[in-house]
Amino acid sequence: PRAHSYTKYNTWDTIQSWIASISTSNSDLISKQVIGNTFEGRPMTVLKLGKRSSSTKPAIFMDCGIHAREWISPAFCQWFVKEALSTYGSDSQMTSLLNQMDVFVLPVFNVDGYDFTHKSNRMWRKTRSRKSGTNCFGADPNRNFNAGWCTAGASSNPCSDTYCGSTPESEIEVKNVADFIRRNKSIIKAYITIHSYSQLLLFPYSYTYELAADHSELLKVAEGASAALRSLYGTAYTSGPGAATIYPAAGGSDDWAYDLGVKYSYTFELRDTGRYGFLLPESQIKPTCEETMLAVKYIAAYVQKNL
Ligand SMILES: NCCCCC[C@@H](C[SeH])C(=O)O
Ligand SMILES: [Zn+2]
Ligand SMILES: [Zn+2]
Repeated sequence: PRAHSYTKYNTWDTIQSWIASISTSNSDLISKQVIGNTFEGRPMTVLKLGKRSSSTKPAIFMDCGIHAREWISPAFCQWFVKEALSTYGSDSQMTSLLNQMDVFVLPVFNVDGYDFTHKSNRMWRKTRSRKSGTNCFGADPNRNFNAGWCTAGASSNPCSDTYCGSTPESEIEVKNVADFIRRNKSIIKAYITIHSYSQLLLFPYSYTYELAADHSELLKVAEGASAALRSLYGTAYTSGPGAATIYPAAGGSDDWAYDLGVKYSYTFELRDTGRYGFLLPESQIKPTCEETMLAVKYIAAYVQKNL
């Protein structure tokens, strides 16, 4: 596979090789676990970052690449892993975070779709599952979680880009992630899912306009994280509950995690606001990842303080 670069949109083969090498680079700080395979049989590998400990530590779960065409998202997860490993020991906050907590990172959630965008259709969004009765492929994994499933902002038409699937968790990729989070729900204190584009920091709910029980706290943290992000290059984010801030959208991973009991549940929509959209130039990977690190670290620090 082609050489890996943190400032390029790496192909799946290159990312897979990177996962293999980085996960064995520092056995005291990182390990990997395959949580299942995709529809087409590709492995879904979660990287566990954190000072190795015999006792169970509280954790944060972050996924990237749930939507295939949002290439800046997997780029950020790769950047996060590199930053965590390279600044542990020198950055006091990252050192404290990885000593006290674990961070589970799923660099590419929708692996089949991501590979498909490199090889066939750059604008593909969904999974690549096949079902009888239709010639259309895939379901929107961010409409397939069991949270107000298919009640708003989703379609029951298999050819729609927001097809909710035949049942909740019909997509094996969604089931693999939901099973992992359910298995670890007693230790997972925060859920962060990375998308693009629009420059938004969203939190529950999207399946209803009702405010979440923790609305004011979630908003406060989101505003602090957005301010931290803006402090670097002035990139302006809007924070708010999904339904009112972007659009109603049921079946989302953030709403599902929140209702499972993961209080700090956030969806990032990274750069930009439409000039390039999903086709964000590689020249913007570095600044986008640097500013997003500040927001994610802000959230992580808040979670840590409130353990
Ligand atoms: N759970 C829904 C959060 C708000 C919508 C996020 C966007 C990311 Se492309 C979407 O899934 O349409
Ligand atoms: Zn998305
Ligand atoms: Zn988006």
